[in-house]
Amino acid sequence: MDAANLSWASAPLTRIQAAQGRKGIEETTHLQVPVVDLAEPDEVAAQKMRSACEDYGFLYVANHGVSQQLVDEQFSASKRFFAQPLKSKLALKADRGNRGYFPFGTGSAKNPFSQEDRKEAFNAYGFETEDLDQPFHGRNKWPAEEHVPGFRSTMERYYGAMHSVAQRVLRLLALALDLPADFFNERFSRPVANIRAVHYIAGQPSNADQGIFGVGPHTDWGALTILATDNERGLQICVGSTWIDVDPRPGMFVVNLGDMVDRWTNGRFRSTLHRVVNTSERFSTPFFLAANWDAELAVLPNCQVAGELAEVAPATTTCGAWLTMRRTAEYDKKRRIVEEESEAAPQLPVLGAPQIRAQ
Ligand SMILES: O=C(O)CCC(=O)C(=O)O
Ligand SMILES: [Fe+2]
Repeated sequence: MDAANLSWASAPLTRIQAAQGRKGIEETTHLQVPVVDLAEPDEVAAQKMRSACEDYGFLYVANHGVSQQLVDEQFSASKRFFAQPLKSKLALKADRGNRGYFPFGTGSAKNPFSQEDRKEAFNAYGFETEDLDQPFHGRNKWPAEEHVPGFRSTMERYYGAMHSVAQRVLRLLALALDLPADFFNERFSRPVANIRAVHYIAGQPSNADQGIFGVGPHTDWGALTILATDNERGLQICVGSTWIDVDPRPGMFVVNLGDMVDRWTNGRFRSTLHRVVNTSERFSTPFFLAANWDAELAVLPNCQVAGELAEVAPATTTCGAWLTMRRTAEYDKKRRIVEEESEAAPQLPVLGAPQIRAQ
């Protein structure tokens, strides 16, 4: 891994560090992220998508076509999964493939500036391979049907529904960037995509002052995330110098952009820092969509600024290399990154510098 790649890998951490050091960052406001109605004509929806992506990197989607019944069935399946004895869940413990069960308090914290995330989770991907050595590859780890009846089939149906919503969002994203509507089809033909059922455990509330979160401040690694939550609040996003609540809205999903879109658009469409500050038990299910493993992450031609090099990113890398780098940097080598950041401190922007883009 060369120096340019490393600096890109640590860029989100630098943003997090800046946010942590910024005075007034804990203040929250009741600004609302915009709603994009997916049933509106392409031009209307794409226009709204464009401003939401430029201003927030987060939006709600309404009229997404997924039945409330399927969303409810999915949450009920998720609750039945987590209600199993710990021993049964540990038999499915996730490994290098990032598939299966992530116990409470084990290495899920997404940045070195907060404690371990206060949650347990289950991951299943939309593709399986015999290759168990590559990160993110391998076979899903489903519980036996007799242990959690209907869990696998419900989650697979839900994955299918999320994948369809994602196709509509990708089409609007392309139009919002003045690109052909099918622009993203090829680079998402074999996506690295997964459902993640998350359980924020009762009796383990967050405490932002102590760096205790359901999920610590982070950006998502992929291209976009479609999030369903139960009725509990907790999700917050960092806009300018403020944390904004993104509360559940009946019949809608939250959609946010990940690092890949930020990269393709040279930061025009944002991968926004967010966190979960939960006060009680909470369930959520994000669907994470990254591009094909070998898709390139070079800045799109119409997002390059003449005479200007892309922010901190290398000229090109691939989706698989990026995911591997983020995983290595943030899960396995957390301490090394902290050391590198502090060694490099004199060259880093001062805390509070506009690493989190202002409104
Ligand atoms: O549970 C939530 O509301 C968001 C979770 C999240 O941001 C993540 O898992 O990346
Ligand atoms: Fe996230």
